[in-house]
Amino acid sequence: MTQGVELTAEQLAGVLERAECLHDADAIEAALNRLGEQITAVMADTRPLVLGVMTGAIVPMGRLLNRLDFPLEIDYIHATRYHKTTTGRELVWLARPQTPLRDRHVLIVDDILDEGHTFRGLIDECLEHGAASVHTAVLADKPNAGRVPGLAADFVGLTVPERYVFGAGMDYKGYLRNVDAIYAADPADED
Ligand SMILES: O=P(O)(O)OC[C@H]1O[C@H](OP(=O)(O)OP(=O)(O)O)[C@H](O)[C@@H]1O
Ligand SMILES: Nc1nc2[nH]cnc2c(=O)[nH]1
Repeated sequence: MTQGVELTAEQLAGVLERAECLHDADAIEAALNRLGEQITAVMADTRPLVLGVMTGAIVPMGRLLNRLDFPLEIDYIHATRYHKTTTGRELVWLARPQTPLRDRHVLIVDDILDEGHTFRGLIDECLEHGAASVHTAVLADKPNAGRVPGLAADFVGLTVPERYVFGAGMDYKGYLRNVDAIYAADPADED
């Protein structure tokens, strides 16, 4: 389960200071605008069920929902495989969606797509429960050789390199999700 990571405010300030800013607040705003337009074009007539993947989806999903001006429902899934660390392990389910999925058009929203095991598990779960269709949206896509074969998000805000990133919903060991930019951690801070 969740690893306890004790970090002081001074240590976190150091992580932020050493990190490299990849996408600033304006770039995130523009990416969310694009995502909103693209999702609207495809899903506006489907009365979708929008599922946020806790915890990282909180920030991008809230901001994205303001840009979706059509009927939709909101629910959440809590699944995690990083457990406040910087290395992915097995997918652990903490909460499944309570809204019936049968015949629903589902939009799964997350902060980042990395190796893709999280999305693979969530998409399969939605389809097993009878969803009519499943689309995926991420603020940040991190293409990498370890990606689950054939897996790609339908809607992508920004691309990030193969480094450990945080901000805009993404955590650094449980912290810094509330930073309004996307940073790559200094390699020395990755462990
Ligand atoms: O594509 P993958 O390699 O599966 O990784 C992507 C997942 O990793 C992060 O979640 P995490 O498990 O860290 O939980 P969190 O949402 O609480 O940060 C992120 O929010 C995605 O859900
Ligand atoms: N915060 C964060 N979570 C992730 N989950 C998968 N990759 C990442 C990453 O680079 N940063």
